[in-house]
Amino acid sequence: MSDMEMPGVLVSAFEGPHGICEDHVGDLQKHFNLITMKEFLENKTQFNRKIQAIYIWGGKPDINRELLLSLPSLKIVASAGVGVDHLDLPLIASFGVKVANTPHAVSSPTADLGMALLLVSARRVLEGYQMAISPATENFCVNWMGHEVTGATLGVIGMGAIGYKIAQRARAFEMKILYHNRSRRKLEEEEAVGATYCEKLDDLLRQSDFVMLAVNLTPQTQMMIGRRELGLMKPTAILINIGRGLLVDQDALVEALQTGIINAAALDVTHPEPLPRDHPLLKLKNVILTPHIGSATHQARRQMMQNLVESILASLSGLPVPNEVLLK
Ligand SMILES: O=CC(=O)O
Repeated sequence: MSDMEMPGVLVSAFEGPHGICEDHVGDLQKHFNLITMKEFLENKTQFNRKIQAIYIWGGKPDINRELLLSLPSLKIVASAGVGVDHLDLPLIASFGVKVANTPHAVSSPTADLGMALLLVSARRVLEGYQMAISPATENFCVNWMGHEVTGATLGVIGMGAIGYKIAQRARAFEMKILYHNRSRRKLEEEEAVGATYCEKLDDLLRQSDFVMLAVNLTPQTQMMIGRRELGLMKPTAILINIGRGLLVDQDALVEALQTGIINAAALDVTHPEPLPRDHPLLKLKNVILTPHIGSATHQARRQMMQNLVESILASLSGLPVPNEVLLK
């Protein structure tokens, strides 16, 4: 971090030596003078004029007015992943600062994970694993069953890039696909995956054997699945969430899972993350949890890093910024 000619990039990330993938550090340092949040907070005056970009790699950094006021050279906030619900976009834009994310890198691995959660929960793979390794072989049960995926109805909520890739994958499982989205996809796109548009969310909820949440978190989608919506789902249905924990009223979900309103849930995202260790979702047998790993593949993480570098370099050169997030 010695070359002060290079643009300063404030790294906001999870804990760790750099808080970012260690094998990305060398690549990033070819372009930038990396400044960790800890270094910045310990010596703001040394760094504040040098910082031209913020590189967000996980967590929910508070990019607030005070921070923005303290960084007069800031040009861009480059955030790994697709969701930008952790950023106050109008506030950042009011400082003339751009925002970029990495939607393309995450869509395939997140869709893969969605299908993995669907299959694992439908076929009760984790319970099967526990049975297989149980010391008590008398617990092996021939009449122990899951639900068939082939031919079942999948309701995809959110038909952006991730939702569409889920539909592509589900088609290979001969699933009947319904989707609900702010806007309807083109007819040829629907036909290519065999998806039927449900203008009313309630219709999708009533008909689906699996409901997959692949929608962005916005004020409009927050808590979109509450007690009423869970009540519309089939008692045999499985809810899969690969979007954001706050899409779902978690207390209502716990109740629905405990009382048989729905059959099971498979959640890559919760609120908060991680859940407190005594949270009821951790104790339910009909729940599968993963720790927000939709984009956690070597390939996606490398592509995310490269995309962020491209966006930062473009913004510093005054060029159009790839993957710029525009205010709606
Ligand atoms: O959660 C992951 C993402 O927003 O890409």
